[in-house]
Amino acid sequence: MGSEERSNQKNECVSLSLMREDVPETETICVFGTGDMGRSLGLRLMQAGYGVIFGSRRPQNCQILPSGAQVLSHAEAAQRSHLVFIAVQREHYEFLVPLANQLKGKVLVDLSNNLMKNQYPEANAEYLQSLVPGADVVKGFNTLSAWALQNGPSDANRQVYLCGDRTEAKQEVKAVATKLGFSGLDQGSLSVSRKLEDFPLQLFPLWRLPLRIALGLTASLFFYLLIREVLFSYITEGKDISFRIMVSLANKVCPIVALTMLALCYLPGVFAAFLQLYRGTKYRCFPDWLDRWMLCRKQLGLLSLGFAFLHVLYTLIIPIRYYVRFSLSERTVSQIRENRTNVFDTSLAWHSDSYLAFGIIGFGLYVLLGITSLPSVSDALSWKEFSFVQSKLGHLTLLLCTIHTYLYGGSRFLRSYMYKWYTPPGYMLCLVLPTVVILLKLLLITPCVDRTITRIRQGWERGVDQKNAKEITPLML
Ligand SMILES: NC(=O)C1=CN([C@@H]2O[C@H](COP(=O)(O)OP(=O)(O)OC[C@H]3O[C@@H](n4cnc5c(N)ncnc54)[C@H](OP(=O)(O)O)[C@@H]3O)[C@@H](O)[C@H]2O)C=CC1
Ligand SMILES: [Cu+2]
Repeated sequence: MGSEERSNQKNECVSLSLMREDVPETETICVFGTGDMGRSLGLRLMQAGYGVIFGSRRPQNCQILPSGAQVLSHAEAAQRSHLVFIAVQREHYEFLVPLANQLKGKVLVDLSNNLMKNQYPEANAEYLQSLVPGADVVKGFNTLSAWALQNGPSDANRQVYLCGDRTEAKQEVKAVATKLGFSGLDQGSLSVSRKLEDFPLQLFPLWRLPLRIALGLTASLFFYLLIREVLFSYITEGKDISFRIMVSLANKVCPIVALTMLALCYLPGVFAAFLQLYRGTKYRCFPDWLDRWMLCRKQLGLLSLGFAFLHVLYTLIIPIRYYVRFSLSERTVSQIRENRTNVFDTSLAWHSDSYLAFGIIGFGLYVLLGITSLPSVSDALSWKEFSFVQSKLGHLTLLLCTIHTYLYGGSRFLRSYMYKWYTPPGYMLCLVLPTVVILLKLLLITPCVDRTITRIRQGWERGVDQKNAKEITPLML
């Protein structure tokens, strides 16, 4: 180590040198670029105990750097570390060409991202490698924001993806990531870097599938109900009831989509449990499609809550609708004219009130589920509390909303006029999936099945135990 470096290290603040006790003095890392990313990375590296040397175009003019860090020219800084983070936008990479000699044999970490896909013909990291062929380029850390780097890892961004052509170089970068509290995941050679660069450009990746499902269900149900209700009336009775599209039809589509999506939230969990039962172990990966489905359950649930909320709003405005007010007064007037009176039907009152009560309690629990899925709330819950709310209350919500729908339908399914053009009414369609999920879940919580699944989740494996049992029996004899 040169005398200049030693004297510089003396200047570093006491707290940093204390934190750096467990790190060998030689572990100095160079960061090119003193912008947002460079500064945040530098600060985090220093907090983790590394010495940081910034390489800048104007080393004299950098005032807002983390205290204790040195700033040198690029050429000087490059000579002081084996590892160089390039925190500079790709369009300026050409400044590295004259530094090719100093960077020979070094590991260069490319942090860069682009503004859009296919912005450049080749990936930034590959471009960097072509400019400095004597160095080993590793792509990584680009999925983190400067803010995330400064504040350290959270559950959402604990993983840092890396790729590069030389294993030793990747291991070096991975070790730094580990020290910063992240876990580095090797994704392969440098040719994967375009994929890593595209990653932060994805908008709401976990919302895509649930949004597609919601849109698909809404569109197909809308047309189904349009044909069944509006078109049927028009063609068979010559009646134009197209005004119903605005509220009546919407208030049929919303609850159907809501209940179907709520069932879709709990279906993958049931599939997973049956798969584990069938395989007799929890140590085998789920198929890709099931993994992806499980990952977007929260989004499915929140979208479903949105549709349920719309259903509530549409239902609340029923009494102020012109059509409803008109029909009511019309009926009353004709009753008076014909001098007819209706007898109060207690069983009908019970039926209608229970249908509404199940809906209200179901919706209340639905909202509770939505609230507890917010990160700020779920962070305040223990794992046990969270799983109680999301699993037990979640299934109860599904059950209550399904009962609400069964009560809505009542005995109507027995009447032939409900099957217009031989098609079942919408409420019947939406009962299929929730009923299947509830029945399968009931099967899973029967004591004998539940016992097996609990054992599997505690690490018991069917084949392994049988083998052990065979080995143990003769010894015990
Ligand atoms: N900001 C963020 O949250 C994230 C940024 N990144 C990536 O990190 C890199 C840096 O981003 P960020 O810090 O935000 O960018 P900034 O624009 O804030 O800073 C870039 C730094 O590059 C240096 N620089 C600018 N022009 C040139 C040039 N012509 N030649 C040499 N060096 C130059 C400057 O440092 P100096 O004046 O000291 O030379 C400047 O401060 C980018 O590639 C970006 O894609 C990746 C993930 C997140
Ligand atoms: Cu309802």
